Amino acid sequence: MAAALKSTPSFLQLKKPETHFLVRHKPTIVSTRRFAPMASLTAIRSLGIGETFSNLKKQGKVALIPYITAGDPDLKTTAEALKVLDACGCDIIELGVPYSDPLADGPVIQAAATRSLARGTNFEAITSMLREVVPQVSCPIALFTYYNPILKRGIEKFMSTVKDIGVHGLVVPDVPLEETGVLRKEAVKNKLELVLLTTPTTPTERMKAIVEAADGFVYLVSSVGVTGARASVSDRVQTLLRDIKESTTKPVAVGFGISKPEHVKQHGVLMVSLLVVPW
Ligand SMILES: O=P(O)(O)OC[C@@H](O)[C@@H](O)c1c[nH]c2ccccc12
Repeated sequence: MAAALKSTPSFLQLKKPETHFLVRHKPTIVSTRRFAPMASLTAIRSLGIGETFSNLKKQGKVALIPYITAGDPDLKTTAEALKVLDACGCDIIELGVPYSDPLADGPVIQAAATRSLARGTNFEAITSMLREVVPQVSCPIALFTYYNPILKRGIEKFMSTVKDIGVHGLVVPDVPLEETGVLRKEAVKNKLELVLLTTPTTPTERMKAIVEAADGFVYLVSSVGVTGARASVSDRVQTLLRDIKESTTKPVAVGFGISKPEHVKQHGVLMVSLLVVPW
């Protein structure tokens, strides 16, 4: 991970420590940074996730990777939010598929998923939205989903659908390493980068196997527990990062509770959750 930090985009405003960053832009920006002027809205497959990290590393920058839940408050706003995040300088966007039993999520993302599902958001509607929006954004999108929605559709069908809409990668937090083989096979077939997660309680040998199998980047979960802002991020992250770095040259991003600039200064890595507030 590169040492220098990208400046925090001005649209990220910290509200309260226990809440998430808010997007306060009127969501109408459609411009892109890396493909201007845009000739047409036909699908331009932007750089992949791993490639994006390599580019940033060359520039001495770290990646800003926001997470938002699809369909909260509605898919129209999600579509606009994706364009705004892209235009404002995010490097990769993690888009969450709402799920009824989000076991790794804390109250904020749980509530976002509940609101989204209550509005009738489903996978088909998310894919239709993405089909239209992905060609308009230049940064890669990693789709975050629990394993069950993938199994429900069938791994092969799910992967080919996701690839067809131009998504670049997948984050599946509840798939155990032992079961990633089949997912990975289909992901590779569809040129999708399967990000794998390691946590503070992962034994070293297992961490090494996870790191070895991970694609795009290695997701280091900063702390035990569920997602959500915390006052501080554990000092153990430094040691965990060092251990991972000793095992791989793959990019590493830290997530869970990264909600303040100090967290980033502390660890030089950045994955944040955003709550999208409609204008
Ligand atoms: O504490 P936060 O900032 O909400 O961090 C998780 C978030 O960035 C995203 O990666 C995420 C949302 N839900 C998850 C569940 C498991 C792992 C990761 C996630």
